[in-house]
Parts: sequence; C-alpha cells; structure tokens
Amino acid sequence: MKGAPEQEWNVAADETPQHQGGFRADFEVTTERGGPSYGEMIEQVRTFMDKVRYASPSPELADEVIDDLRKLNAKLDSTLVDEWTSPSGTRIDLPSRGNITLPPYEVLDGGPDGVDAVVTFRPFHLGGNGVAHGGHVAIAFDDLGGMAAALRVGRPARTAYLTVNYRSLTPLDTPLTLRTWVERHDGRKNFVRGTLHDGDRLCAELDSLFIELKPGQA
Ligand SMILES: CCCCCCCCCCCCCCCC(=O)SCCNC(=O)CCNC(=O)[C@H](O)C(C)(C)COP(=O)(O)OP(=O)(O)OC[C@H]1O[C@@H](n2cnc3c(N)ncnc32)[C@H](O)[C@@H]1OP(=O)(O)O
Repeated sequence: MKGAPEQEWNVAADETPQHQGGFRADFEVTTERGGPSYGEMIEQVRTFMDKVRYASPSPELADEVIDDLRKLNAKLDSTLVDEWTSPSGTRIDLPSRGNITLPPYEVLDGGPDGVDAVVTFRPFHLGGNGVAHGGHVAIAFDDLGGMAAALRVGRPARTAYLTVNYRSLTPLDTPLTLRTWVERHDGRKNFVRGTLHDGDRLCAELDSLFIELKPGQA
C-alpha cells in the first residue's frame, strides 16, 4: 500500500492482475481520485435511489428518466477503471470510503481496539413498514467488522461467518451508533463482535469470524 509503513505484509504479490490477492501492495488509499466533487456525485446517486424507491412515475416520466439515465451511463462508460484504481472504496475522506454500495457511515474512531462509527440508513434501505432491511444492517456490520479485524492485524480479513441478531427495529434516516471490536483472536482467526444502537436502544448485534488473509491470498 503506497504510503503505508514498511511491514512484513507490505510486499508485492503475484503480478497477474486477477490473482494478486485480496491485499494489493500497490493499493493506494487516497483522497484525490474522482476529484473534489466525487463525494457529492455519490450523494446525488444515493438521493436518486431514495427517490426511485418511493417514486410512482407516469409512463412518460419513466421513459424520460430512462433516456436521461442512458446518457449518464454513456458518460461514465469512458471513465471505467478496475476496482483497485476506482475512487469507490479508497476515498477515506468520504462516507463509507465513497463506496456507493454501502450504507453511508462515518468512522469516528478506529484502531486495534475497534471501530466506532455513525451509520445512517437511507430511505432506499427500506425493508418494510418504514424500517431498514435486515440485509443492509448485515452489510454495515460486515464492512465495519472487517475493518475492526483489518485494523487489529494490519492486513485485510475475509468474513468466514457473520451472524446478526436483530433485537429491535432499525430506523431509516437516523444517525445510529455502530461499534465493532475483535473480542478474541486465535492465529488468523478474529472473532468480531458488534452492536448497533439508536440512542440507548439496541437494534442489532454482530457475532462473526474474520480470517486474516495471507499475502497474495485471493
Ligand atoms: C492497514 C490495513 C487496514 C486497512 C483498513 C481497511 C478498511 C477496509 C475494511 C473493509 C472491510 C471489508 C470487509 C468485507 C469482508 C467480506 O465481505 S469478504 C466476502 C465474504 N467472504 C468470503 O467470500 C469468504 C469465502 N471463504 C473463503 O475465502 C475462505 O473460506 C476463508 C474465509 C478465507 C478461509 O479460508 P483459509 O484462509 O484457507 O483458511 P482455513 O484454513 O480454511 O481456515 C482457517 C481457520 O478458520 C477456521 N474457519 C474457516 N471458516 C470457518 C467458518 N465458516 N466457521 C468457523 N471456523 C472457520 C478453520 O477451521 C481454521 O481453523 P484452525 O484450523 O486454524 O483452528
């Protein structure tokens, strides 16, 4: 990783592009890619998804939106790069590192002792009856649980299992406190726990295992 301290794991893996493994020695954490407006672009996409989730367009309006979307997709077609050089997932200055597929969260504190974050499920994360879909809660736990494991061991880890206990309803459009930490570790195994709270109310709990990747491991 460019800019990362020299460590045993900070070595180039196999040069074959598809098989360099889940950890890339040249993976660059950056705030530059995509430019200063990239975060706002992602935010506008999220807002569009919020609207789509609740919109009931006329057939004419749906056709108009399709035309506009085709034009937008064509604009992005000329800028496509691989996952390792895309801003999405590497922009540490943006919510969820600029990754459109994740519920937007901000990390308040992160290190070997765990991760404290604030996550806000958007209207498009609706499951039913006005609250978040359980799968989106699991995604938030997966990413931030993986981050707790990665920050403890200093290299990426993969989810081996992930259990979410849903204790009460998870609201949308509400800043929620999400905490993850490695409760114990045994060799490459990191047993990660987590909690999701709306104020004092426990919404969900995480019980998971993340396996530290070996250099070059896919
Ligand atoms: C500076 C750097 C920080 C930078 C800051 C980065 C921040 C950015 C954070 C992003 C965070 C994203 C986090 C997303 C993480 C995913 O979502 S990953 C995607 C979902 N997961 C997968 O696709 C994994 C699929 N499975 C696999 O690839 C492999 O099974 C695994 C999990 C890598 C393990 O395979 P392996 O490495 O060959 O290990 P293996 O020898 O089978 O098992 C090792 C040990 O674990 C045990 N084990 C394995 N699986 C299980 C299981 N399911 N249950 C119980 N035990 C198990 C084995 O029994 C064994 O135990 P011991 O014999 O050692 O006691």
